[in-house]
Amino acid sequence: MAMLYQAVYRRASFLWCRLHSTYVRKMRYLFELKEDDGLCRQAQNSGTFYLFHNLFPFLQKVGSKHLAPQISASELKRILKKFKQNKQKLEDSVLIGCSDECMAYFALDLGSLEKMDIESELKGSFTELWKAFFQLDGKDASLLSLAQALLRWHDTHKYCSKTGQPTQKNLAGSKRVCHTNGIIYYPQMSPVVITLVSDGSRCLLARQASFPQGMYSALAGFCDVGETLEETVRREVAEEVGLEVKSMWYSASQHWPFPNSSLMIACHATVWPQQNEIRVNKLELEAATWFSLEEVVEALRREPRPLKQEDGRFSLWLPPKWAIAHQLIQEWVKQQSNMPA
Ligand SMILES: NC(=O)c1ccc[n+]([C@@H]2O[C@H](COP(=O)([O-])OP(=O)(O)OC[C@H]3O[C@@H](n4cnc5c(N)ncnc54)[C@H](O)[C@@H]3O)[C@@H](O)[C@H]2O)c1
Ligand SMILES: [Mg+2]
Repeated sequence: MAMLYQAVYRRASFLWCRLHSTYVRKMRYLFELKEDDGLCRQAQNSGTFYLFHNLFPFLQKVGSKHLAPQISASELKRILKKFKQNKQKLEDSVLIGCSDECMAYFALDLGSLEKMDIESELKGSFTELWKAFFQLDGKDASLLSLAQALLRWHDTHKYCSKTGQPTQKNLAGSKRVCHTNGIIYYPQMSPVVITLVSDGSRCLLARQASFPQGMYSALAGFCDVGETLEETVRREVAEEVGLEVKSMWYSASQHWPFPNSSLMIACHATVWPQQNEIRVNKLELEAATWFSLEEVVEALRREPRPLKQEDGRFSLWLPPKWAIAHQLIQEWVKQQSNMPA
């Protein structure tokens, strides 16, 4: 009876899907995969996989670019067999999206296998995500960000924090359950505000000592418990560069995999031009400086990598195109260019 019901349900879903837009169809399909382990198991057997090794994504280098190859389920089963792994391992994967044709994408960490063996079998390498970020295109970067964040969350939430008992993931990996007391754990994200401060004619960019040489970005900071986004913007700007925000407005948001899983909420802010003297908090930042429109426009044209000048200093360069910091900077340039002289 249950099988008949499932077959009827799938047929109805299929017909329903054909009547709706690609986007709606994809979202409904992903929802079903998260809710229905049986359907998700089927999808795992016909979907494609992004591979990781201890959270390093598998990448192939084509020229100066890095690509994240999608490995078919049949190819993955062949590899697992070759390395004497049970094909059940597919079920350790997490769902990260699907194509327009509703072919599911999964991510799987093969950390239990010998890294170099897989690399030579698949002709590529497991690379630290942040190192590859500047060479990946936006679609690969956002899929790998989501995949790494989800895999990391599962790896660190194997036990219930109340009972200490093991938790079990659903097939799609959208939650974990402690079967002793029924507690459901969902993947977590920390809200972070990222703010591009302007004094009317210049914008404020900062760098942490851990950034690559010459790279500057907008100010970022985690939201504290109990804060509104507006309060976080005001506090972070005051804490990090000693300035008082005059006005602010929301721009956009983006998932970010570092340090764990963050929701970057991007805002523009202004400060009073008469009160724009920066006092850098050296515990948080290495440097923070006002940059003119010309300096920023020139930096946007540069390759996103360290470039040493004749005087030994590094030229200003900015986060990659698809990073929300880059988008804030582009917006500011556009606003400035539209301002009356
Ligand atoms: N996507 C982008 O364009 C972009 C640009 C800049 C920064 N970022 C990201 O923003 C994030 C936050 O920036 P930041 O480091 O300046 O933040 P921050 O100024 O709040 O300082 C970090 C410190 O905050 C504390 N903290 C509070 N809550 C935390 C939590 N939930 N997780 C981790 N640490 C917490 C820790 O002590 C940590 O050392 C970074 O992970 C960075 O990668 C993204
Ligand atoms: Mg900060």
